[in-house]
Amino acid sequence: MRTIHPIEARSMEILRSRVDLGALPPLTRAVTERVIHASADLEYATDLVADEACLRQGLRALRDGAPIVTDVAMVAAGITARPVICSIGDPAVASDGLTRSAAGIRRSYAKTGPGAVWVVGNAPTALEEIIEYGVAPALVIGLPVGFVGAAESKAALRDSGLPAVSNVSEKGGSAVAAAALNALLYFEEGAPPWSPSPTKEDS
Ligand SMILES: C/C1=C2N=C(/C=C3N=C(/C(C)=C4\N[C@@](C)([C@@H]5N=C1[C@](C)(CCC(=O)O)[C@H]5CC(=O)O)[C@@](C)(CC(=O)O)[C@@H]4CCC(=O)O)[C@@](C)(CC(=O)O)[C@@H]\3CCC(=O)O)C(C)(C)[C@@H]/2CCC(=O)O
Repeated sequence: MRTIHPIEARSMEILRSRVDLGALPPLTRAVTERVIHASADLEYATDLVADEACLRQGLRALRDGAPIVTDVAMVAAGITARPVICSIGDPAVASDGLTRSAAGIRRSYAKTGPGAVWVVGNAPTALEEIIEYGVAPALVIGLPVGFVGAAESKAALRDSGLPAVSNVSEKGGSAVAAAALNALLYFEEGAPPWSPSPTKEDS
């Protein structure tokens, strides 16, 4: 069981006093709350596009040991509970006219094959590559940020029919994408997300 710092538990109390997501299904709620927690941005309550069945498929894959792949090292740095593959820094990543982020996707797929959970928090071109390269993902968390191509790449992800979490606006980012993945890694069946850890006084 994960130890929850009192500051994190307090953050959750504040979040829930500002926005009530109790009507959402459990995994959708856990992901949405954790994204809001990481960004202090309540607009994600309506901006995020998640599907409970897709999240359930992603959770099952993670629990079965599916590899986790990220577009950039910043997203990887935010995922501490499991090893992560990120190929952007591999010397063998040749650009071939692609961005390094997109080339890294091809390199990562060569390492993982199908069935991985892909997490994109920075590069729209990486998300486009995931859609077009045919990586057969268990889940794509597609939350790149920016004014050039971010919203469009997320719309393309939704149109692709791949199992996905995305958001509609230009917002996103490495911290937010890592948070969405962490929500799945931390999820406990039947436990309200962010229940404070028992203290010594409780035991
Ligand atoms: C267009 C790019 C954008 N990058 C943004 C924001 C941030 N990027 C940071 C860093 C350190 C990196 N960005 C690269 C991924 C680099 N960024 C790009 C590219 C030029 C193209 C990506 C795309 O359009 O799909 C991309 C270069 C590439 O060849 O892929 C990075 C690889 C650059 C590099 O160092 O070579 C590098 C990531 C390294 C790593 O993690 O391994 C920032 C930290 C820069 C900063 O603000 O100081 C920041 C991180 C934001 C975050 O939350 O992740 C944008 C604004 C997202 C922008 C994409 C869209 C746009 O509107 O321009």
